[in-house]
This record gives sequence, structure tokens and C-alpha cells, in this order.
Amino acid sequence: MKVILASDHAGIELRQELVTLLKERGTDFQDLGPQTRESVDYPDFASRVAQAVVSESDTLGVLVCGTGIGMSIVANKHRGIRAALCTTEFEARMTRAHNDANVLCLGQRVVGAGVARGILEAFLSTAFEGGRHEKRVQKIRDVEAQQR
Ligand SMILES: O=C(CO)[C@H](O)[C@H](O)[C@H](O)COP(=O)(O)O
Repeated sequence: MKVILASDHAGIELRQELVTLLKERGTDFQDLGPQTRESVDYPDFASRVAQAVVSESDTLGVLVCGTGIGMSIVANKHRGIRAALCTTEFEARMTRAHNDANVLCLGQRVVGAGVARGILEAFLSTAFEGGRHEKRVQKIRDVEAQQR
């Protein structure tokens, strides 16, 4: 499994903290930036991660902005993306187990580094449960298929 992550300027420090965690746990990752603190637009980076996650198998995305909200709005516009904005480890576990979420969104202005590390760890270490949740996730795909 590989993690593809990005942020905007308001999420750089938290993204770097998460990169440290990924290195510590030996998780393969690709960091799509940005590399400078210059103000950038979150839709550009959310779309890069979303496109990479849908085109590469066995990948999960991580997006960080000030609140995580902008990133989650954009990521969820992409077919095949189920992005979850999480502020707790419980939400991160549930969204993997029940929603088969494939992108985690975090807000650097909302959660501290320690909490965010716990959220990412929960997200990466929880598998989709399937079972009754499979048909619900399929219904999400059905909704997507109805969009033009
Ligand atoms: O999209 C957001 C809000 O939903 C993000 O938090 C952005 O990071 C934020 O809007 C950036 O704000 P800034 O004043 O340009 O730093």
C-alpha cells in the first residue's frame, strides 16, 4: 500500500509531520507538495492526489489544508474518491471500516500534530469490513454513475 499526500500552504507543517510518521512506520509514500510556503490553491493539490489515487491501485490519499474542508469538497468531486474529513481516531477507523474511504482530509488549524498522527495511524491500519457495508458503498458508486 502506498500513500499519496499533498497540502496547501496552510497545511505544510502538518503534512511534514505526517511524512515523518510514514517514514517511521516504513510506509511507501509520494509527497506531491507544495515545497514552498507560497500561497497556493487547495483545489489544485486535492485534484492531483485524487487523480493519483483513482489511477493507481492499492493507494490511499492524505490531504491537509487549514480546515480540511476545502480539500474534502474537491476530492469528493472526483469519481471513485471517498474522502473523509476526520478530527478523531474513531472517525478515521469508522470511515475505513464502513465507507472504504480512500482519502483522509485533515485541518492543520483544527487538529494538533499528535492527534493528527493518531488519526493517520488509525486510517492506515483499519481495513474495510465489507459485508453489509459493501452494498452501501456500491450505492455511492451508483450515485456517481448517475452524474454526467
Ligand atoms: O479550504 C479551506 C477552508 O475550507 C482551507 O482551510 C484553506 O487552507 C484556507 O481557506 C486557506 O486560507 P488562507 O487565508 O488563504 O491561508
